[in-house]
Amino acid sequence: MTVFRPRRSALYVPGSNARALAKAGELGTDVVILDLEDAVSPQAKLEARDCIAKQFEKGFGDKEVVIRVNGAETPWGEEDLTFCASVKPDAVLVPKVSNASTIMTLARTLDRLAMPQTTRIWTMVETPLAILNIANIASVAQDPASRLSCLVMGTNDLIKETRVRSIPGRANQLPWLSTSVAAARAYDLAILDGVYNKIDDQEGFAEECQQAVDFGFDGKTLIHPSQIEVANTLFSPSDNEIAYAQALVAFFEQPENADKGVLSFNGQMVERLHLEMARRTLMIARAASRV
Ligand SMILES: CC(C)(COP(=O)(O)OP(=O)(O)OC[C@H]1O[C@@H](n2cnc3c(N)ncnc32)[C@H](O)[C@@H]1OP(=O)(O)O)[C@@H](O)C(=O)NCCC(=O)NCCSC(=O)C[C@H](O)C(=O)O
Ligand SMILES: [Mg+2]
Repeated sequence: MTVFRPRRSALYVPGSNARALAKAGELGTDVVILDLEDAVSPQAKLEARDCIAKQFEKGFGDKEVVIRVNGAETPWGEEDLTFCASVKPDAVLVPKVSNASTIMTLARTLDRLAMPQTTRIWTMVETPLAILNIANIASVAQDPASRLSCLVMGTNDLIKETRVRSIPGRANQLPWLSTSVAAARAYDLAILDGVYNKIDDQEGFAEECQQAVDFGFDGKTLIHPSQIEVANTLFSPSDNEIAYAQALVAFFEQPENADKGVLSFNGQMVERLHLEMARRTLMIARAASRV
């Protein structure tokens, strides 16, 4: 049975920052993404692997631990994967993926390196071609050999590559955000929203998190510890949502409703699909220790 893991908050930690790595395990984030890619300068790439290896010896608490490697076309990509095989993270996050074949090639490399099947592949969605190919990229998850389990939006790179402006409300990014969510759901993948760069703007950050919740994302990638609590709160079901879900489940469980397909509940039509949604809400709440 697959255990549900909450991924409300996924904090990037530069692999070369020993102090931040040490702090990461103590924070309330669901996921830590140890970065060997863009947060680490070319001069610090080797040192970053050493820093991460040292912190693996001490552990990262109960967090899901993901390593973002450099792409296969870079001077560090291959060695990053050999390094991952030595520390065995929960997932390897691969950047700048534009097509499905990159995922399958990586999966074969992880097999060759004898990485346990429990080590999954996460992929960044951050190139214009990835947006155009997103259904195809996500579809590789139908093959268990692909190891693919999560899509991660790279909105900074998307803004750079497409030349859209970074504007409040992200109206110009909504088509690719919602298409990526649809691709994730079509192939039963988790999906995380991109980062919010303005560390001091808590209000803007909360608005963007709420937008991501409304669009169906499972969580948000973060760059600073100050963003964790807001993300955890907004990506958890609210007290009202939990109470509604509990009442709906109890309503369907009443003997007289046991074999009904459609019912009237609190003045609204509800079907069994709403029961499924309520059960999912309660599962997320349980995972987030809210019930
Ligand atoms: C942005 C930062 C460089 C700011 O760092 P700093 O000035 O040190 O912040 P503070 O002084 O406010 O830090 C307070 C304490 O918190 C620790 N800290 C800060 N950030 C992190 C972190 N990410 N993880 C763990 N701990 C962190 C500091 O060490 C301080 O601790 P202490 O000294 O004990 O009090 C910095 O926040 C940072 O580097 N953030 C991550 C940047 C990053 O990883 N960027 C790459 C990923 S984003 C991306 O690439 C998205 C995607 O690919 C795309 O295209 O969109
Ligand atoms: Mg990026």
